[in-house]
Amino acid sequence: MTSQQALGIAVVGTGKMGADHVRRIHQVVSGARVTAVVDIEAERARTLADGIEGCTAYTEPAAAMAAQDVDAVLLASPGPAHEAALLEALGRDLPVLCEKPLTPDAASALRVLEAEQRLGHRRVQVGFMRRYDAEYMELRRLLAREDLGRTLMLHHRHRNPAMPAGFTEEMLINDSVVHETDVTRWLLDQEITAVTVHKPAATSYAPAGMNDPQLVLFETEAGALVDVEIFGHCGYGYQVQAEAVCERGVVRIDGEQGPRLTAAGRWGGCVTPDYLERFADAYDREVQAWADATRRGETTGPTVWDGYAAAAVCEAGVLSQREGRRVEVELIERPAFYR
Ligand SMILES: NC(=O)C1=CN([C@@H]2O[C@H](COP(=O)(O)OP(=O)(O)OC[C@H]3O[C@@H](n4cnc5c(N)ncnc54)[C@H](O)[C@@H]3O)[C@@H](O)[C@H]2O)C=CC1
Ligand SMILES: O=C1[C@@H](O)[C@H](O)[C@@H](O)[C@H](O)[C@H]1O
Repeated sequence: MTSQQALGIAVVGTGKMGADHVRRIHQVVSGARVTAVVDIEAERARTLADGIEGCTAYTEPAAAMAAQDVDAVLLASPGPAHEAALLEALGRDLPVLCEKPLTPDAASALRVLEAEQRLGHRRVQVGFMRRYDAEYMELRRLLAREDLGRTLMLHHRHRNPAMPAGFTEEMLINDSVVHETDVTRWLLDQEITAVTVHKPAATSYAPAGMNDPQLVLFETEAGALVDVEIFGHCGYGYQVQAEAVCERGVVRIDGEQGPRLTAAGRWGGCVTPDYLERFADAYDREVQAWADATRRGETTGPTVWDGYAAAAVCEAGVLSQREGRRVEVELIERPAFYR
């Protein structure tokens, strides 16, 4: 690829998120095009490729990564499939935007961390897209202001209308709360040191075996307490909110920028139905930033260290969820490579 040419991207996994990223790269992002789509469901990939000029469908990630017209990889297969594809891409020195979670557990995340360090330069950006959301960026800017003082507590609320088939109780932590894990570390610039999961009375609308909602408590290295309400089947829409309690003020974000209608004796607005609508701008900004950095020969954004730290916190969370006790987070010492 020359600096004039569009970046050729292979999108691996063409389900809900992958198909939306294909549309985004095709219609929104500049300087990039989709040259390959990969899915173990051959028909799904072929149908998508048929609608894009110069796009080839594959069923094997390695075959797409070997293609001449593939310069970079956007990984949107399920979390447990990420490690193999990441190791393949790193083996070929290809830049990757990897949807969250990096991997679902700490041991596999560590193997990716080691592979990138062996390569000697960063190649992976993790898809923690809330870092590209206008409200979260403003919240972070405000928390860095000296007049608000230290942040003492964070309250997060994360509500989904329903979860897809196959979504497990563990995934409430390592697929959903992984977002709060990352934004907490990013907003406070601190590691999370312990996790306790509490289970209130469960909604009757969740599948059997899933205690939903849950309340997750993080402790951080500077002593902040952070609570996360994760509700997978709230029924009414998609809501992500955060409130930071600082020494000299409180900052709240709620994603409710839409119009408020007052009429006929009622007032109110709309709740977004899904994350694709709530975080549309953040996904656009994230993928554009990745494409731009990749064309400059750089890797920016959330690192494999961020992905590993989030996986370690989630692993502690899943253990707390199972055993009903506080679990300390075990992290290796941060390598100089990621400082
Ligand atoms: N950043 C965000 O807000 C969101 C991120 N995600 C993440 O995106 C990823 C994909 O999630 P969804 O699109 O919801 O899942 P999905 O189940 O809708 O799609 C996954 C696709 O990957 C394919 N696939 C499975 N194993 C594969 C493999 N080894 N190689 C190639 N293709 C494979 C499946 O056939 C399916 O078409 C996950 O990592 C998920 O956590 C999902 C939703 C929102
Ligand atoms: O990443 C996402 C999904 O995979 C996850 O299942 C949802 O809970 C999150 O809100 C969404 O952003």
